[in-house]
Amino acid sequence: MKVHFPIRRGVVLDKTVGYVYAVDGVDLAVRQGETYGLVGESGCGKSTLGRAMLKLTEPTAGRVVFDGVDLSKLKGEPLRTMRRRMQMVFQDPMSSLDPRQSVESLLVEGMRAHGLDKDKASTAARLRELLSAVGLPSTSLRRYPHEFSGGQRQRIGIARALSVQPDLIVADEPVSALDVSVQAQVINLLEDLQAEFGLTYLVIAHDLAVVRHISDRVGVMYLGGLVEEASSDQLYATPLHPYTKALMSAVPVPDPEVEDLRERILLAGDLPSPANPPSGCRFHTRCPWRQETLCDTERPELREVLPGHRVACHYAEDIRDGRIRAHEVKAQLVQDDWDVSPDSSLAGPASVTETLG
Ligand SMILES: Nc1ncnc2c1ncn2[C@@H]1O[C@H](COP(=O)(O)OP(=O)(O)OP(=O)(O)O)[C@@H](O)[C@H]1O
Repeated sequence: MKVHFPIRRGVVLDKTVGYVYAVDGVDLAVRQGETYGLVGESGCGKSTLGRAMLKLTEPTAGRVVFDGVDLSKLKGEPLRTMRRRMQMVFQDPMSSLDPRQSVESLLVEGMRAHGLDKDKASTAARLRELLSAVGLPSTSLRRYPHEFSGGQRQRIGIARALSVQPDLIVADEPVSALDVSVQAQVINLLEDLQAEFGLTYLVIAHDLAVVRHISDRVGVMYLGGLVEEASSDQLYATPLHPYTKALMSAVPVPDPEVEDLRERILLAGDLPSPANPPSGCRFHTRCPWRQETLCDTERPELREVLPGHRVACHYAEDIRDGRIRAHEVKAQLVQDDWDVSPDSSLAGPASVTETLG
């Protein structure tokens, strides 16, 4: 899958002067019934990939195969049916729900579009079912989005996605706009609904803790590419790609004794622009293990390094087995720039290159 957005200039934006390589060669499979977590820094292409999977964004190259059917070959009714089976839950329910529509109207809209509102009695029963499934009172139907709290609004967003009986839900940062106290409730709700309705999830999040909790498998994206993929347990226990290692090492551990002993890998510089990505391995400009020539000339394939564990690094085994050591760079620790937020998000250092051990 590739999604390149043209950068246009000129008085009527008629000249294409370059491209934003938002998704640049990602190959992944989400298995039926699982939760696949997609993580990475802001701007690495997670949302674009999720939208392209649902055909909300047209890919520049590549294809989406859902249940054995190539979506690019579908048109008309078969495409509408496929679309019904794949729904999205958005980050900010306030901006994804039309404030002028009542909850009833928001929920019926999708059902109507797909001919699922057969008669009044069964529609009313279905609405009651949906509200109960997401834990909202039946009195909610006549109310409007602004009358609800953030967590409740996200429940409406989830009910809306469920209203058309999907098989796959792409949840794009489903809890990051919510108070921490409410996040766990919504995550638990998503898990309960998965068990109840046999749903498959692709959950996009920058928060490693959320992804770890909810995912069976995790994919890590960096600058338009997938750099590592493994089962959640495996990835968190044994991250192999230098970028993933750095992300994991930035998550604070509650035990101060363990925290003191931990290796912290700090990355140099900011995320490069996806309009002008580095040559070779996209991560080489920030990688403490980079090696001459190969890393900056050849883009590594995502390859299976351990069973079910794919890594896009030329030197994954050498780094794992300690044959290549991280570059010793003069300590230049700027603590103020080290913005590891308590929610263990991917906020990173601004200008630090050092491996502390
Ligand atoms: N419609 C668009 N036109 C042009 N550029 C876009 C468009 N949508 C996204 N981009 C760019 O593509 C890159 C990837 O964006 P995307 O939103 O997919 O990243 P993300 O990892 O989901 O980040 P975030 O968590 O901040 O949403 C960014 O540089 C973004 O500015």
